[in-house]
Order: sequence, then C-alpha cells, then structure tokens
Amino acid sequence: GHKWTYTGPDGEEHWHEHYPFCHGTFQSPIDLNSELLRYDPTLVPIEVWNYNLSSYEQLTLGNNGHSVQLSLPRRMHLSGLPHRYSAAQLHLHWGSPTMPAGSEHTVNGKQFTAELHVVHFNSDRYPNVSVAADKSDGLAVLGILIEVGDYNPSFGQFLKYLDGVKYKDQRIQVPAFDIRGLLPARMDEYYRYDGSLTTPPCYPSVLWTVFRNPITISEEQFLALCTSVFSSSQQESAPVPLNGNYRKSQDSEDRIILVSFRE
Ligand SMILES: NS(=O)(=O)c1cc(-c2ccccc2)cc(-c2ccccc2)c1
Ligand SMILES: [Zn+2]
Repeated sequence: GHKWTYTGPDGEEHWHEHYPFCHGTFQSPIDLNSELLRYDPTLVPIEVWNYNLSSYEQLTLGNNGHSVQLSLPRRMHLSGLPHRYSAAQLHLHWGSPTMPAGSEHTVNGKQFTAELHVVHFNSDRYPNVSVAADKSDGLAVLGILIEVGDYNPSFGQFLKYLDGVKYKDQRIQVPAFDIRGLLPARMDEYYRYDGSLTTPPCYPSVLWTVFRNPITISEEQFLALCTSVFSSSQQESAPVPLNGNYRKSQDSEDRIILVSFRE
C-alpha cells in the first residue's frame, strides 16, 4: 500500500487520498468524554485465555516503521465479547521525549503518555486476521492507557530487545512471557464502542475495549521506547526517530460510548 506517516505530506490529513475509509464513519481514536458515556450492566469482565506464555516459546518482535509490534499465538483469546476473538499481535503508540503525551484515546481531553493495543480477530467467523481485518465484526482491540510511574517488569520483557529492531523492517525472535502482565489489574472496568483501525487502511472493523485504569511504566522505560527505534531503515543515511506515532481524536459523530462501570 501507499506510504503514510504521522506528519508532513503523507500525514493523517492526507491518508484518505489513498485509503478512503480514513475519511469514513466510525473512525478511531475518539475522546472518551463523560458526556457520551452510558453505563451498560451487560458488559461483563473481559477474560483472557492462554495469555501466560512460556519463556520456551518465541515471538516475533518487529519494527514496521510505524510502531514496534509483537506477534501473538492464536491460542491466546478473549471471552466476554460477542464472539471468540483470538490474538494476532500487540503494538504501541507513544509521544516523544519533548512531547511525552502520545496515547490515541483520550479521557475528557487528557492524553496519556502512551497506549498499548492488543489486536484480536473474530475466530468464530474468520480463518485469520487478514481476512477478518476489513469485516465489520472482524476485530477486537484491547486499548491499555499507559502513564509514567512505577517500573513495569512485564513491559521490560520486550523493551530489553528493542535494540534488535532499531530500524524499519528489522525483526527478531524473543522469548515469550505472560502477556497478562501488560494489562491492568481490573478487567471489569472499561469503555466499549464501535470504531476503526487507527492507521491506514482505517477499516471500520474494530470493537474497541479501552480499560478504565492505566498501567504504568517508568520514566527510563518510556525514554527507552521513544529513543531506541527509528522509522527509517538501517541503509538510510539520516535516521528518523520513531515517535509521535498516534492519530489525533476523530469525530465521535453520534456514537454512544458504553461503560461497564458507574462513575
Ligand atoms: N492501531 S490499531 O490497533 O488500529 C492497528 C491494527 C492493525 C492490524 C493488524 C493486523 C490485522 C488488522 C489490523 C495494524 C496496525 C498498524 C500499526 C502500525 C503500522 C501498521 C499497522 C494498527
Ligand atoms: Zn494501535
């Protein structure tokens, strides 16, 4: 597909020129604003299955020039959603050392330091994530807001390998670990709405679950994230740091955001 970036001539205002859905409806991210929230007592706690991976297993850590992503085995899956959703990959969005706020979803206008996305696909209906990616009930993404605070040992499990994926299109095998450690303690408190991929091709195919409670990473872990990786390939003369890889808030139109908690 056509190249896209977060700034400049290929930035998000131009995505729709090659990716028409980016100009469409149900776009993500959105501001999770109290005025739009509706408590829904049918929203049950999210349950994760087979997230506790063995360190004997290896996962592929890659730099795709837009984010760092970790492949996940499809036996990892979610229950508590309308269908079974099996894991595909996780990746991050973050700010920069000078402008640390880099989450995609915001809460009453507050942007967090970073955001982790765990991408799953509807394995009841589709054979794999590629087939599911453009189907209206195809994907479910868990959004985990990240703020700077205590050191996060689970986050450290893959941050320590970032030097192996410094440049675009680099990938390495890393030991697996318990992915549950990247999620907040409370899985019963979350925002729920119908949205899209936050990157091109912006398919309106995502059932979003953004957890109410952020996780923390340390200042050092945040700096490692936003100084270790580049969106340019190793061959290019001028290395371009990979940071600020977040889409701005989209119009929530008249979408209701369901919440599993009473404020
Ligand atoms: N931010 S996101 O969760 O909506 C998202 C989902 C998927 C995705 C992945 C597999 C199948 C289907 C969708 C890919 C990306 C992505 C991020 C950086 C660069 C390129 C793509 C981002
Ligand atoms: Zn994402």
